[in-house]
Amino acid sequence: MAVAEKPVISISGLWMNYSDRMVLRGIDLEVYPGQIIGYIGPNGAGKSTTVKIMLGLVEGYNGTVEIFGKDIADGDNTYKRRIGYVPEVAELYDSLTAREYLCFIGELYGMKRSDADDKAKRLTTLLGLEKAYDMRISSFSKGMKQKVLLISSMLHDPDILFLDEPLSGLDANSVMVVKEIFASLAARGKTIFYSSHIMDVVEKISSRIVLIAGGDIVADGSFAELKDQSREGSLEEIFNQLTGFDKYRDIAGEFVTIIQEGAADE
Ligand SMILES: Nc1ncnc2c1ncn2[C@@H]1O[C@H](COP(=O)(O)OP(=O)(O)OP(=O)(O)O)[C@@H](O)[C@H]1O
Repeated sequence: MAVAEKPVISISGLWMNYSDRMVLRGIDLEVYPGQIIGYIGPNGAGKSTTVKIMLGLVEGYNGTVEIFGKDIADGDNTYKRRIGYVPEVAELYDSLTAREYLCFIGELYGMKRSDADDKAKRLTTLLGLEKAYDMRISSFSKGMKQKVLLISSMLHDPDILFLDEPLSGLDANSVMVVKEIFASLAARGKTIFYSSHIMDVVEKISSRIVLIAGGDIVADGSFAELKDQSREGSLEEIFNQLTGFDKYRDIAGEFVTIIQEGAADE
């Protein structure tokens, strides 16, 4: 990392609570151009909350969040034109065709409709959706919808991409293509900030892994660095160790016992 390089994301002292529940307890994080950040943590740890704060979708936090060097609380929303987002739960307009949806999103990002259409058509073709381009999204499979979402997040060539489970529903071949796209974008100085629960993917594609638990960052580094620190072999094991989780066998055993209770009486 060049010394003079400025962070594209700078979070300091970020606290967030929902009524009586404190979710984030003073997160500090600087992210630099070209990094692929795997943002991981247990269910309910606050990953989506952190991302939604950066996107300006959640208010009421304490602390400072700067994107491209500007405090997002200043009210200047122009930074949103330079970011792309794939949410955890997709809100696709099912009654639109892929063409209509992608042109609509392109226009929201300030693109000319004809440019958005041309780019979207070529990108969908590359991901194997050429025949589906003029079909309604309601008829798409989960993986096809995910491809449309991925394209919609990148159509305007954003500088930061935020993604929640980006490879969800994709077949093995598409996973390889998308992983390669991320690596190539990062090599061009784009920043990828994504959440996933699939540890072997996070292990392979992240240049930096940030783990939150209990409202704070409990690990931050490359996979090799985390591995050295924890002496564990896989990211799954490091995750279990750092989140203090060693009861999976007990829980699974008890779960199966309960399932069998009624059946045993019959
Ligand atoms: N709008 C909301 N109102 C109240 N509580 C919320 C709201 N959104 C999130 N929370 C709570 O904040 C906590 C963090 O949620 P968040 O969705 O950020 O977790 P996450 O790390 O993304 O989880 P997951 O891995 O399950 O997607 C959870 O306890 C959740 O119930």
